[in-house]
Amino acid sequence: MLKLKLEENLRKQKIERIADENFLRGKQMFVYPPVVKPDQDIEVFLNKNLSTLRDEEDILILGAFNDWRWKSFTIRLNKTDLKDNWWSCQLYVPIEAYKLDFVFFNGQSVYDNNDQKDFCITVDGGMDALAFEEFLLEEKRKELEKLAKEQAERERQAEEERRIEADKAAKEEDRLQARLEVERRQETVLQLMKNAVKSNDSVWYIEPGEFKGKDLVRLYYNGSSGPLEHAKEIWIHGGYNNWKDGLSIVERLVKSGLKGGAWWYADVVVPDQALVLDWVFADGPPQNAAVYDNNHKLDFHAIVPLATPDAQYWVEEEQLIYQKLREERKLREEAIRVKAEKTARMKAETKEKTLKSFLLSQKHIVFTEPLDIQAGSTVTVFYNPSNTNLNGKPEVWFRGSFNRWSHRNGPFPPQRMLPAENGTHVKTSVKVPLDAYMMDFVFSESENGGVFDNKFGMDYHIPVFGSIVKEPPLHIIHIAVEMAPIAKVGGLGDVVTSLSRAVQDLNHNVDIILPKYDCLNLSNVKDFQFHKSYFWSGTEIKVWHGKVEGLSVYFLEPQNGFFWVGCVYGRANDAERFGFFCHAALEFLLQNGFNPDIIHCHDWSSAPVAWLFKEQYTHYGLSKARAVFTIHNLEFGAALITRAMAFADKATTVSPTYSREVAGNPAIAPYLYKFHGIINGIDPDIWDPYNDNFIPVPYTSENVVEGKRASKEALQQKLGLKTADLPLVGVITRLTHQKGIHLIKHAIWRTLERGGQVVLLGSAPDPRIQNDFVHLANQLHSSHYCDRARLCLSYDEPLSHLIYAGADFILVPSIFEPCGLTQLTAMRYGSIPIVRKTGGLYDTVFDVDHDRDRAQSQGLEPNGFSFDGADAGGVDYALNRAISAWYDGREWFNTLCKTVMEQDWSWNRPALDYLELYHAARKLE
Ligand SMILES: Nc1ncnc2c1ncn2[C@@H]1O[C@H](COP(=O)(O)OP(=O)(O)O[C@H]2O[C@H](CO)[C@@H](O)[C@H](O)[C@H]2O)[C@@H](O)[C@H]1O
Repeated sequence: MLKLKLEENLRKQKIERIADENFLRGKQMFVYPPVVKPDQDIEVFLNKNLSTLRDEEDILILGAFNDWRWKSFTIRLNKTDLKDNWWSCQLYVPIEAYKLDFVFFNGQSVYDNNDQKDFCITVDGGMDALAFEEFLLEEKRKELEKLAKEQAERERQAEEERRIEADKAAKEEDRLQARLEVERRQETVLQLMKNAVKSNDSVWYIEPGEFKGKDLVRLYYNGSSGPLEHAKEIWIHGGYNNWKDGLSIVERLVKSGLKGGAWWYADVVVPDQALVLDWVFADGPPQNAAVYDNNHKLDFHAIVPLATPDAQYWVEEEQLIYQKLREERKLREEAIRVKAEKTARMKAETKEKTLKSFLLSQKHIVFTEPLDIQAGSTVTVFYNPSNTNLNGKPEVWFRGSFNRWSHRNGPFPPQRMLPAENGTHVKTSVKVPLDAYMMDFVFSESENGGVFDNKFGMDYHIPVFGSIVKEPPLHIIHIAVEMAPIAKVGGLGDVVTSLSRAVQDLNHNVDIILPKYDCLNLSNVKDFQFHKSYFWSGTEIKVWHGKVEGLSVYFLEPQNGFFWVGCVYGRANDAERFGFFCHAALEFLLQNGFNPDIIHCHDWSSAPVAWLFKEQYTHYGLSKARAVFTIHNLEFGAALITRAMAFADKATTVSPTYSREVAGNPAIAPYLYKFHGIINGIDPDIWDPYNDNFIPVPYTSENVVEGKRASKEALQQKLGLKTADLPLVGVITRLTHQKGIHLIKHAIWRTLERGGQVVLLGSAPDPRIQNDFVHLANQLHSSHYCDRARLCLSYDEPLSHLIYAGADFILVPSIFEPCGLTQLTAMRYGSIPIVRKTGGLYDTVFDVDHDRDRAQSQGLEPNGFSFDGADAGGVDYALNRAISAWYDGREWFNTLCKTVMEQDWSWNRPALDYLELYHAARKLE
């Protein structure tokens, strides 16, 4: 007690001394204790006489910590008993504080803010500003985590409510169905009872004549009255109440010796609840009888004379039916749920595996440890200059930042990289902040720069997981004339849809602008509705909006009838029609205040977008946007493509090899600096043998053999081919020169010679080629090959699914192929591609005999058969090896099917490349 008092006095004396000193020096404020530490109570003193608040009645302190960012406070000061009019208040300094900032005021609008500088006191021995920054981020992360949990809980509850509602509706539906079913049964039994008799004297009778449920009766049958006249044995197969429980009475009859030996009998217990007995006679027990007497297909029915029709019976019956329906529904829903979960899991696993292998695939140049970068962690970056333009430089400097160079801390200071233990790479470590979603970096030869390795202008970017900040979405608008499945002519339509879906899946915003053809398949458009009308070039253009495969699509319908011609392509004025569409689309964007980051156009048909945009629209609104142009096929519209190449900010084609093949083309050569080959992917949901309504048995790589066998049989049956286990070669293609028509024809004959089956699905825009194939089809279908060859010369999406699944091989002998999607789809369905080594076919198919190393360098196993040359010998070389492999090593072949199914040819990887390209385009002036 005494000690406390002493301490209190000591404190008082110290404060008095400090107050005096301050007053003498004219300083109006001090704190006690003078050295402020975190997690401590302090007292703040203000001398009213020295303050601008000298005439005010009330004095309050208004402050916060750490540059006004942490725990603000307002506290009233009280007059102390110190001399010279000192006022004070107590204040707690939190543990996170490195600085205290405050002003005084009168509770209203008169302030003492230290001559506008605010008061500021440093807190000693705690966090520094940087550590506090980290702390704040960590707090935000916790907050987000909490919010995410709450959100998940809300969603769970909503889902639960939805489930309860759905369950209620399902129960009602089942109840109704049970009632209808029981009414139907009641009706039939009543009808049977009405018609049933006690006996049919010359054929059968029952003793005793009066009986009821549970009684033992003897049923007599005149064996010579019907088809069992010569039977050695006679059996009764019976049930009750119109076979309600199926077969429930089975007895062997014995000869009675009565009436000349024609009569047989069996003792039967009448089932409880039976109103009517139903039966037939046969010459053996069930499953072992050949001859039946089923009363001319009506069966025999006998009334149960003493049965008391019980109202309760039908009530119970209805309940039983209801329970059965519920049970069936539960099983069905459970199966759907399990399947959906498995689908989602497989998809996520594939995605993760692909990202990992992508990160590892750059290992000879750059990689990180750990491979998955987590926000808030420290990573080591390894770099091998001997594989880049920094080869031989004495030093390598690492320069980088986060969030596509937009991080609040700016780029970090260049770091000199040090030799790594592995002897090839140099390394450095980087602290990744909690608010980073992407790590960006380049390498240079010296601290000040000099020669850079910036990945050919794209910079290196590695995604960071667990960031508390989300990547801001890009807005991408595709202007295109094809879109699967509503207006698909070829692969371009597939790519517009599937690339958009993949980019949207990465949390970006995508819209598509498409002509509103009169031949659109509108059944695949959800929420289709009129959006608005606008005028351009003297024409009214109606705009419709709807969702296709989850994508937002605007349909333009110019009232000049340009797209009321029953087809996508094939009119003499196609270029004029699509040119009009491109211009109208840009006008639509402008008039409606769209401000996209990227406008993406495709092939000659929407090529005009590139120059119309650059010449006419970048200056009026739309200035943020960059134009990206993708070539799916250089064969058509060379002039338009050349012009678009000149104007586009970035251009791509659909595989690296094709990009090299066309590099010398005059349309491309001048623009190689902005031209990139990015391989196409396929949509893993649209093409998914585990969830495909067009094939009989769902399958994954685990049951590929069983799944494909079922599909092959279904395909053979559907097309009237011999149902047999033969090697089946499928071809799915537009029949044009590009696709190697002479090679396809040759391969058909060769496959048949080798005992295989061939299914071709294709249609030719050129009537001469179509006729040629009709002729070939007639020839084949009327030859001895008719049960092994089928040419379907039409466009048929459902059939294409069954062929991808049912074929062993998919043949793609294209003369040139920018990418090719059919070989990718084939692999998704476990079919082995046989391809000509060109364009994207070369990039995606690795020959089992020749390309092991090339495959391995991409982290893949070989996956098919390929050939050079464009003659019969070439195709034979690949086809013969493929068919022989099938005949000679089914085990090996089945493993190959499994391998190709497990390869990821979706957009998981290429969509990232497109995003890099979009970002690179945005960086351009
Ligand atoms: N008769 C028929 N019935 C049903 N479906 C049929 C069919 N004929 C073809 N298909 C389907 O149409 C698509 C064709 O795609 P491709 O990539 O093979 O060729 P296409 O030459 O049209 O595309 C161009 O653009 C794409 C996309 O960039 C490039 O991959 C390609 O190399 C380039 O020539 C596939 O989805 C296929 O299943």
